[in-house]
Order: sequence, then structure tokens, then C-alpha cells
Amino acid sequence: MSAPQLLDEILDDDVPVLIDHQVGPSAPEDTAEISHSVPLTIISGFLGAGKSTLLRRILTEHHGYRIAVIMNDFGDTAYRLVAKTINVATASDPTAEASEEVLELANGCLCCSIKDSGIAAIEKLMQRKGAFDYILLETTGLADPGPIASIFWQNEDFTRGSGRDITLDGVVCVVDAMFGRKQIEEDHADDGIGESLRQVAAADVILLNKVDLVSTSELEILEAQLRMINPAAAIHRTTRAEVDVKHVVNINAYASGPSRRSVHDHDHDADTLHEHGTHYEVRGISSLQVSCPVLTPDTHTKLDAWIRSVLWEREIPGVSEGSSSLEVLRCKGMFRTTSGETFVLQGVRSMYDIAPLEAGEPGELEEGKLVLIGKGLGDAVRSSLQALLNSSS
Ligand SMILES: Nc1nc2c(ncn2[C@@H]2O[C@H](COP(=O)(O)OP(=O)(O)OP(=O)(O)O)[C@@H](O)[C@H]2O)c(=O)[nH]1
Repeated sequence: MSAPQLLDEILDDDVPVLIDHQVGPSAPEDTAEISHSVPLTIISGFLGAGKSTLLRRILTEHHGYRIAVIMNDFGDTAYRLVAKTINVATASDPTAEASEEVLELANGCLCCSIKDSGIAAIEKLMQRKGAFDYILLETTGLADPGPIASIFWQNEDFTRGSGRDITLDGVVCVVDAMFGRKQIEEDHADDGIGESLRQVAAADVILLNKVDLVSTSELEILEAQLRMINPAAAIHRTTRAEVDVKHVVNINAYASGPSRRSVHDHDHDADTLHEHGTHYEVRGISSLQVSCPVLTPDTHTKLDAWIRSVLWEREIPGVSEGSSSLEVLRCKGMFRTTSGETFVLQGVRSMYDIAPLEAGEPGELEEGKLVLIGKGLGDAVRSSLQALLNSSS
């Protein structure tokens, strides 16, 4: 089903009545003077995996958000970004109507579109701020969400301009339980990392959808593959994208560190994969996960420099030659320092941020952890990082 068709269908259906507003204001006019950042969730996923089904599920759930939807569609040669504010009736205003705004984008690439003409689209959307308090952005099954996420997160031009009131909440990837393995394995790309792998790598949450169509053993193999590619993401098995909305919306993924799976779990997944074989080594994508001790201020500074070197120069500190194959798609981490502070590392491709955990944010830390996902993350990278971290103890 195309995106506009889906929305038409949703809007034709009985419009759900929203209950309490937990985040946003109850009516646009109440909010004209109130400034608050609108969270944005990117929904990516394999072709036909169930992205629209997830979107529909979120839109019809009683969660209390008024949601603006940005989606692109294969209706014609160029992508179109369709922004609709689902101005759903509320208990206080049962007559409120859904409104629609179609924003045409000339450029065929969603990422470039948002950067260029798409800025106008976002600006237009933000002028309606107050009419919604959450944004869902559905990418096509062929899009790599990494560059799109980068635009909404840590992009100074955008975040100082029209995007200043938008906060990237998280990236959700829907994977087809039935065809997921096939899609990943057949997804050849020139640089060796196909879009489906990039989507999994960039995700904070993975919905392993259509579990009704496969056996438990097939599911376990695919889940192990996904964990191998991205050990930092939370994985939920779903049928028709039925997941508690709290696992996909308002997850605040860019404020917290990696989800807390133990290294033991990861090793187990690696064993499962070993038994069944994997193609990821061929494509060169892998993940690197290391425990992080409590860091001294000096090591903290060195870690910052290490990340810059690896992400920006593609050079592994302590290793004489740079590696053209080194490419980090996603990094995440959380660690404590001897000053008693907890820091969160967040990175999407070449952009990264290490920021102290704000008071009140979730993040009780038993053990520090750093996770890198990308290409060329072999033993040399692990040893270099380990040597740096060991210098703290
Ligand atoms: N059996 C089964 N079918 C599902 C499930 N989830 C979605 N579907 C069906 O799979 C088909 C594709 O679902 P969509 O939600 O349109 O997938 P999509 O990812 O938005 O598709 P594209 O936008 O074309 O990439 C539809 O016919 C859905 O009804 C599920 O868990 N089990």
C-alpha cells in the first residue's frame, strides 16, 4: 500500500479519540507561547517488512500524542514528502479534524531533499508547531537512515535553523522475519554494505516482524544475525507490528547509552551464527563491543581523540597505516569517570557527541560499554581501543 493510500485509509477509518496528553499541549492555541522540542522517530526497514503497518499501529494507539507524519512515496519518479498532521479528535475537542499538507520535493534522494528543498518542508511543518507534538518519518525500504538521522541530530545548520525545535528520539528498523535473511544476503552494494545492513546498523530498536510466518529456529538464526550486526539495538519480535508503543516512541535513544545486553549474550549469538554460517564477514560489516572501565580525565580526553581519529581520519591510533576500509556507521556507549559523572557517547557516521548524562535521565550504570558498528572493525581497532582504555586502570 502506498503511503498516501495508507493515510487516506487511516483518516477514513474511525478517528481514534486520544486520551490524556502526556507531552504536548491539549490545543494548538494554548501552546503558541510554549516552546518545547518535538521528538522525531525515524521508521526504516526492509521493503514490505511492515513499516506502514507499524505507522498505522502507532497512529491508532491511545498514547496521547498528536502526530505529524512525514513519508516518501514511489508515486512518481521523484520522492514526495507528505506531511500530514493527524489532528486527531481529543476528549476536549471531539470535532477536531485531520488536516493534510502535501509538500513536494524535487530531489529524488530523501536525504538531499531534506538538506535542500526539504528544509522548506520542515519549516512549513514547524510553523504548525502546536498542532502536533510528535513527528514520525517513514523512509522507503531502500533508504539508509544514517544520513537522515544525522540531519536531525548534531547538524549545526539544521538544528540552529528550522530543526532547532526537533529532537531525534530514535531510529526504528522493521525487519521481515520471513525474507529478512534473504534480503540481507542478496543485498549487494558497490561498497560492500547494502542498504538493509545499513538500516540494521543504524537502528536503536529493531522490530522483527511477521514472526507468525516462520519457525522458531529460523527466527533465532535471523535474530542472532541482527544482534551480530547491531548488538546495541533492542529487538522485539512482532506480528503485524504489535508492539507496546513505549518501545518505539519517546525512547530517548539519543540521550541514553546502548541497551544493556551482556557480552555473554553476544558471545552466545556469535556461536549460533558460527554454526549456521554468515555472510557478514564477506561484506565486511561487523560490530565491536568493549567494556569500559571508569575513566580518568586524561583517558576521557584520549578517548575523544581516538574516536575523532577513527571516525574522521579512518586512522587507528597506534597503527601506522590508515585503513581505507574503516567506516563506522554507528557508535554508542556509556561510561563513568573518576569525577563521578556518567557520560553518553552517541554517533551516526562521522558525527558524534560525548555528553554528560543529565540528572533524571535513565542510565544507571553497572559497567561501562562502548559499541562500534561498521566496516573494518577488526582486531587492530579492538587492540587500539583496549590499550587506550586499559591506560585508565
Ligand atoms: N503475515 C503477516 N503479514 C504482515 C505482517 N505485518 C505486515 N504484514 C503484511 O505485509 C504486507 C506489507 O506490509 P506494509 O506495512 O505495507 O510494509 P511496508 O514496509 O510499509 O512496505 P513498503 O512501503 O512497500 O516497503 C501487507 O500486506 C501487510 O498486511 C505480519 O506480522 N504478518
